[in-house]
Amino acid sequence: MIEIKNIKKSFGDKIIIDDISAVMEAGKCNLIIGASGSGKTVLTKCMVGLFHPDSGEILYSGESFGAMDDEHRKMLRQQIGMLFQGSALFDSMTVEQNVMFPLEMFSRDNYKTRKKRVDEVLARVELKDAHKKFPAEISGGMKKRVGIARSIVLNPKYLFCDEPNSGLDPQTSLVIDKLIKELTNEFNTTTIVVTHDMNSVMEIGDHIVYLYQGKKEWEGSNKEIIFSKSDKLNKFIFASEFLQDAKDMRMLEMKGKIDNDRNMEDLLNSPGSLMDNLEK
Ligand SMILES: Nc1ncnc2c1ncn2[C@@H]1O[C@H](COP(=O)(O)OP(=O)(O)OP(=O)(O)O)[C@@H](O)[C@H]1O
Repeated sequence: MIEIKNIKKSFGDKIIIDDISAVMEAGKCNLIIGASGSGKTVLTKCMVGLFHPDSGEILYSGESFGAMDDEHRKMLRQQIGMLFQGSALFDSMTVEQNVMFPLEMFSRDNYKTRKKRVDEVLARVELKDAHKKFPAEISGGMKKRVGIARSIVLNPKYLFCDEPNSGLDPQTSLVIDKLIKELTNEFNTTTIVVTHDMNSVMEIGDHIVYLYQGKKEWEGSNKEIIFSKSDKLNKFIFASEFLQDAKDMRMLEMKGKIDNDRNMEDLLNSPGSLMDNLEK
């Protein structure tokens, strides 16, 4: 679990992150969403130590990132996997060499063990036959899978994914989302996904933090998001008439699910908002 506590960050006199607190839960896909310029990347960079917040704390499993000594911080960094926008593969290396790279940097295992681990993760992302190919020879979706394989090869406790669906068609995006979700559940990873993609929000958003102009405007799950009373959030997620129609359909579908799902009892019993919204 990662706790973000009262993080503030300014550049010059411009406040970019304005007192944000939130929790990124273990074994869950935690999504950070918001319009362009709302501060998603800056907040994420504060979380992984690429920016120093002006105030506030980031706690990894209860330990303050800012207060760690260098050795401890180095160890933590090895538990963080990163899937970069555009996959960021090394063009001159084969798929296998790309995935091997973090092991060569950080692992003391011999070549045979490293190779076995590379084979394992490539099989896990369903790329058994791509070892010797170069990035230029594979599709965008495959590159993403290689990026995912590389980000999980060290078995990270925390996985950061920056716009994992950028540049992918909707069907491939779904496959990638499903893979991220499965890996998160399988290894109890604390996964953080920065995204604009509303499909991802609905498909994998176990926990969603919505930023608006550097502040946290809303936090909740994909089951709750369509019932949000935040006008700012509603404008963001239902930006078109088409999506508004989809929202209405989704609400009906949710109602069916809620009626059939005992786990949703709490939601049904919570102060009127759910039914109020369903009847609108
Ligand atoms: N190094 C920096 N120096 C000065 N300003 C910065 C720096 N990095 C980001 N900013 C500013 O912080 C604000 C938030 O940027 P950020 O990249 O976090 O937005 P974002 O929500 O990730 O947007 P996008 O969805 O377009 O990636 C922007 O106004 C940006 O110009």
